[in-house]
Amino acid sequence: MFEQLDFATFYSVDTTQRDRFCQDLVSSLRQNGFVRLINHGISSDDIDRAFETVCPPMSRKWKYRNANRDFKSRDFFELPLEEKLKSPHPPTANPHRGYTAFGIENVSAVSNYGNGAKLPVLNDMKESYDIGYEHDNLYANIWPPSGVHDAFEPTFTSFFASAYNAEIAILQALSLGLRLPPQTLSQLHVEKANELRLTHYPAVSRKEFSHSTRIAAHTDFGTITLLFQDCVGGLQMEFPRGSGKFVDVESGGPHECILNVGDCLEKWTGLPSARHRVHLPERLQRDDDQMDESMVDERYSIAYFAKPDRAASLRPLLGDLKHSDEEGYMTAGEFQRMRISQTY
Ligand SMILES: O=C(O)CCC(=O)C(=O)O
Ligand SMILES: [Fe+2]
Repeated sequence: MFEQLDFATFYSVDTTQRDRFCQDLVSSLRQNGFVRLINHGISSDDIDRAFETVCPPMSRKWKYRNANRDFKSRDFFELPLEEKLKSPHPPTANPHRGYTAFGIENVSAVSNYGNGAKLPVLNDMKESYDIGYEHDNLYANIWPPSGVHDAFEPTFTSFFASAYNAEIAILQALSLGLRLPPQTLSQLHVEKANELRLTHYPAVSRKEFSHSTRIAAHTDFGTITLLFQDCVGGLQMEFPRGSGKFVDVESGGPHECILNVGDCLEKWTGLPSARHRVHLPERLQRDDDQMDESMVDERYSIAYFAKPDRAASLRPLLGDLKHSDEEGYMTAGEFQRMRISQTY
C-alpha cells in the first residue's frame, strides 16, 4: 500500500530523472512522513551481518550466511541477562548508550508530544542497545567487554559508518527535492551526533497486547531515521496522519529501509514527523478482538537515527514556515536532551 522508491535513481546521469526522484521523495514524505526505500546505500551484507550479530538463527526469516560461526558471535540478545548487563545503559537518559533490559524504557511517556492528548501509559515489551559515533566528542560508547561478544563492536562501528554515508546522500536528495542548495541539510550533520539502536521484542502472548505494546506510538527526535526490520511485522504508522489510527507497514524484508521523518526535519522543513509504533500485526488481530494465549513471534529491528549537529539551530529553513512554538529556536542538542529525558 505504501510507496517504495529506488534510491539508485538519485545517481542517474540523467539529471531530469534525478530531480524527479528528489521531488517524488519529498512529496511521499510530505504525504505520509515516511517512505520505503531500496538501494539506499547500506549494503545487504552490512545489514545481514548486523542482524546476525543480534538475532538468533531460529528467528531469522531469511537465510543467514556463516552458519558455522560460534554461537556467541552471532546473537547478542540471546546471551544470559548477566552477560548483557556487563555493558549497561546508565539509569539516566544520558548518555544514551549501552544495553537496556526489558521493562525499563517506556516510550508511551512521550506519545502525546505535539498533540497535548493524555494517553494511558502502556508498557513497552522490548530490550535494546544504543550506540553512538565511535569518536563522539560528548558521549563514549558502552561496548560489551572483551569475551562477552567480540564481533559486536566491529560490526556496529562499521554499520554506523555505512549508515552515515547513506544519510548524507539522502539529505542531499531531500535538499534538492525541497529546492534548497544540495548541501543545506548535510552541512548540519557533520558532527555525527547520530544514534544506532538495536531492538529485540521477545515473543509474547497475544493477550499481552491488551495492556502493553512493543513500542508505544511516538515520533523520532532526530532528522531522519533509517529503519530495518525482520519479516515478523507489527510496525505501524499513523494513517491518515493525525487520525489516531495505525496501519501496518508490511515488511519488505531486512534489506528494505523505512525512511522516517523525525521532529528536527519537521521543524526545519515542515515535512511531517512520522508517528509510529510497533504493536500486534493486523493479520493477527481477530474480528472478535479476543486476546488469547497464542504466541506472537519475537521481532528484531535496527534503527539508525540521523541527528543534527548539537549546536545547530532548529530555526525553519524554508521561508514560508511560521515559527509556531518556543522550541523552534532551540538548538538540536537542547531539543534532544528534552525529548530523551522523558523516556527514562
Ligand atoms: O522496531 C521498530 O521497527 C521501530 C523502533 C522505533 O520506532 C524506535 O526505536 O524509535
Ligand atoms: Fe521510532
